[in-house]
Amino acid sequence: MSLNGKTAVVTGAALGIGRAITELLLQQGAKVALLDVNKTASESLMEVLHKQYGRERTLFLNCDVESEEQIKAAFQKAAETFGGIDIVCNNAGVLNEDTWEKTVSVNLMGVIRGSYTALEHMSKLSGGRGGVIINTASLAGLGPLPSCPVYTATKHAVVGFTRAMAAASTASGYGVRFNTLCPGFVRTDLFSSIISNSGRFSHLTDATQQLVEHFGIVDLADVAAAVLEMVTDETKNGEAFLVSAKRKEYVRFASFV
Ligand SMILES: NC(=O)c1ccc[n+]([C@@H]2O[C@H](COP(=O)([O-])OP(=O)(O)OC[C@H]3O[C@@H](n4cnc5c(N)ncnc54)[C@H](O)[C@@H]3O)[C@@H](O)[C@H]2O)c1
Ligand SMILES: CCCCC[C@H](O)/C=C/C=C\C/C=C\C/C=C\CCCC(=O)O
Repeated sequence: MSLNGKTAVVTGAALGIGRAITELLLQQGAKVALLDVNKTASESLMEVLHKQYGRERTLFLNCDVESEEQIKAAFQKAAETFGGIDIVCNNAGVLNEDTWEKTVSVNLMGVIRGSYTALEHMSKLSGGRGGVIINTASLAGLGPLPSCPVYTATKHAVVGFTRAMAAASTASGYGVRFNTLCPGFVRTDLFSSIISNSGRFSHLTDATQQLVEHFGIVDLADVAAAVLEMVTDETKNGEAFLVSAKRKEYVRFASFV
């Protein structure tokens, strides 16, 4: 399914998984607003994207997802420039067990802030045309990463928040689908920072290495493809897509009702 005529906002778009998602959405025909705090990486990516897709289909907005003011301004600018928003990927994330409050602030509060701001533009109840929101969690949102308890907590929270928002959206008639991306280990800057950023759990590096060997390293292209699948399959709402080197599947959660 082509995304021609669709407009997207991706946070943490300059590098790693966010960059791969951005490039795939562009390849499929969407216009994309790239939100990131890393101005240098964003500007060099924009040069590449301008050459490949022209200047009209991309927009870089310097935006820290920790700031309500910056997020609101960035979404407003994206909506004005492209004429509405159809797809939002709340992807920006950090891993740092030393500065764990920031990890909670970016990974969880940033996703909540991005989701609520997105709804202001996308909900059919507030004049939007509906759409889909994909929140990036992790395999660590489904099971424990022992060297990173706070990171694990934020990612479990993103899974829970997104599932609850999917149900709230259906019950309220927002016309917006919510799904979670749960990648395994991906070779990015965040992955490389594990040893320096595990804080009081740095002695558990070997245990992390064993998990990396168990789950393998997943390709960025497979992670981006999982996002595209959740964006384009209009039957998917409240789902979590697990994408590791060995498994690519929707998660089956226990049902208590
Ligand atoms: N790399 C992995 O193994 C892995 C696995 C599962 C999930 N994830 C998740 O995927 C997402 C992307 O991670 P990545 O591996 O691509 O990391 P990365 O470090 O390569 O890229 C993260 C991007 O987010 C941006 N960013 C960080 N803080 C920000 C903020 N406050 N506001 C706006 N932008 C901000 C960075 O500048 C960077 O461009 C994160 O949510 C991460 O937790 C990563
Ligand atoms: C080493 C760098 C840190 C990367 C963090 C990133 O988000 C990736 C995490 C990958 C794996 C988390 C580790 C363990 C999860 C444990 C169990 C998951 C069980 C899922 C299932 O079988 O359904």
